Amino acid sequence: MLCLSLGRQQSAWARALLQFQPKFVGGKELVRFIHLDEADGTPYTPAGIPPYAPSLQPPAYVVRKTGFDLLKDPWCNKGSAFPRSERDRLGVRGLLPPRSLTLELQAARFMEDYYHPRHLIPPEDVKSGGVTPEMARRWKVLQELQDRNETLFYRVLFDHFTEMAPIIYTPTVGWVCVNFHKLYRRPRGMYFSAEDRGDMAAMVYNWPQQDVQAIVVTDGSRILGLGDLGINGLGIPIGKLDLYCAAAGFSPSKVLPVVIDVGTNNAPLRADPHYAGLRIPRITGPEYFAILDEFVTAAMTRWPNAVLQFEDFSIEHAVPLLERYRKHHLVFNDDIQGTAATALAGLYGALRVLAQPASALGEQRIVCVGAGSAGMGVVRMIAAGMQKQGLSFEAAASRFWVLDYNGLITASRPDLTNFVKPFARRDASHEGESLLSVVKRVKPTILLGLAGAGRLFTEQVLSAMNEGCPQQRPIIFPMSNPTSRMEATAEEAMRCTAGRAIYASGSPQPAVEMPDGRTVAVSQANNMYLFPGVALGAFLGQTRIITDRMLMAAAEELPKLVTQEDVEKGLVYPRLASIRDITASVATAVAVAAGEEGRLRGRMREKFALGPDALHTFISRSMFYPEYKALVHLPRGIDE
Ligand SMILES: O=C([O-])CC(=O)C(=O)O
Ligand SMILES: [Mg+2]
Repeated sequence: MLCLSLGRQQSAWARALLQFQPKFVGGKELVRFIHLDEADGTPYTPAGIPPYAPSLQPPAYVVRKTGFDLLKDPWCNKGSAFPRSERDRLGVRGLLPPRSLTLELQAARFMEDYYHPRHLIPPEDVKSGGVTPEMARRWKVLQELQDRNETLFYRVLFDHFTEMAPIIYTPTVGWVCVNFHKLYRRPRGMYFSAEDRGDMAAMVYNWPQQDVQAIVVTDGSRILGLGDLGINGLGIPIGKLDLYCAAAGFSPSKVLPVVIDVGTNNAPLRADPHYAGLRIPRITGPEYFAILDEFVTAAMTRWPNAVLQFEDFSIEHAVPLLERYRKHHLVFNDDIQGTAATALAGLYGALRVLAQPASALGEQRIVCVGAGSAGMGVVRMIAAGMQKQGLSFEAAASRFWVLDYNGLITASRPDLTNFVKPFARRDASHEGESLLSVVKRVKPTILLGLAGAGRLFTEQVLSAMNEGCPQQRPIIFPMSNPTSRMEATAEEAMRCTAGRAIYASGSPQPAVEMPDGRTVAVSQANNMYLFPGVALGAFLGQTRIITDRMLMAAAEELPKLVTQEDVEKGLVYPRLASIRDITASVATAVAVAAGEEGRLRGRMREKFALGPDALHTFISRSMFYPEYKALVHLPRGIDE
């Protein structure tokens, strides 16, 4: 109701009226008085003490729950609208996105979804055949299931892994991250922001689980090939940990997805009223490292046995962070190390398809487009593989041509980091050369795409690859994710190479029907083949750190798991349907390598002494399988 009162006399009258009329009911304003000056009708604020308007509704509710229990109770839950003071009072700090939204914003977001269900809005990826509205709808259905019954969710995922991996993980997870601030429904995982400095050691205790075995953390700075998505990037750790549970048999109650909020340089996202991360440009420099140090110390103090996976950090932080922690903690960077080991495994698989020995790796000419964390990690790992085949580091480095958005990288560049420098070409006259020109000149046998910049492998580039490899089938791995960012689709690669390419892409692609009626098989070169097994082997073995040798063992194990029948079809990775067996074998190889380095502890050390089979059996039997267990209620006072 709106009351207009004209003149000073009426103001007094209006105040008197308020004594009898509650002004607010349930926090909603019922009556609003606007006072207008008698002479000119302009609004003014009446002098004096504002009226007292007792509400018939209580101003507060008493709750007995705290933490997650409170957030799961629909009666007291406020979602992302809990104010800061309440988050501290009720033990939910860190369980919600950092910025407090309002009920009005939440209502507006709901109405948007009510009229235009998000899954019906064509995702950005749809044109490239990546994420369709139907995939987005299925993600939503699975998400709702995960929120109400994790055992059933994992059983379904377990039984339909090949079909559902692209829904809960790449590429659909890319669409989820882009829209995370609009899709946000229930709390999952933890948020640590720049404003939490000094409090993180306490905040970790808001997480309800004492036994956390695996943590995946991102700062959202380079989400797949989609760039800076701020706290929306939390979708990636969630998807990765879904795979930890489905593929590696970690228990869903013992994994923790985390996002670190140090701001975002994505200006449109920052300005979006629904975005619930800090609305500041990214913090960098010493302050950034201080925030990360505080988080790592807090997490490793409460959960000293957990394996910590770094995911989708942009290169300027990914490399120094890995170097900072890898000598002290059970950590690895999936993009630098997981993707790299996966790529090397795929190349060994491709050599099997070509009926060449592993030693032929050192004879390849490799063009890699993308010099970020994934690109340089891959290049370094393949070079390490070549060294194992007997090449010197210099000889191995000379087999690579690395390009970034400025073209071919040569030693003449003034700003080369130590990570890139050894792979810069010596000949400055080729500085900045285009991809097409490099491919025509160098005639590479292997073309890798890790730039996250879309279809860089044009028809001309693909045709030049084909022409440059008359003797052996060209190996083409467009590894960027999601589908919209991959360098070439399978169809494009096969069309331009007359079906000769040995093709593997980061995001899934269908087999290709050739005009002559042949069907050419393609593979998926995604780190999901390796990170679950690396984490499982390292966690069960409590190896304290994750070494290059352990990662190399994982890369060498994977191609052995491709059946001869699949090799003959041109596949370079094993079938996803057997992901649990793959993970168990990778974890065993990791554990054997750790055992040889004297790093295994506990039961795994005993099993190592008995041989790889005993290790494999122990690892397989340690995996969580989704089935209902008897539930026991412990009354207060009885210890577990
Ligand atoms: O998440 C994936 O599908 C693979 C990956 O780590 C990336 O692209 O950053
Ligand atoms: Mg990644």
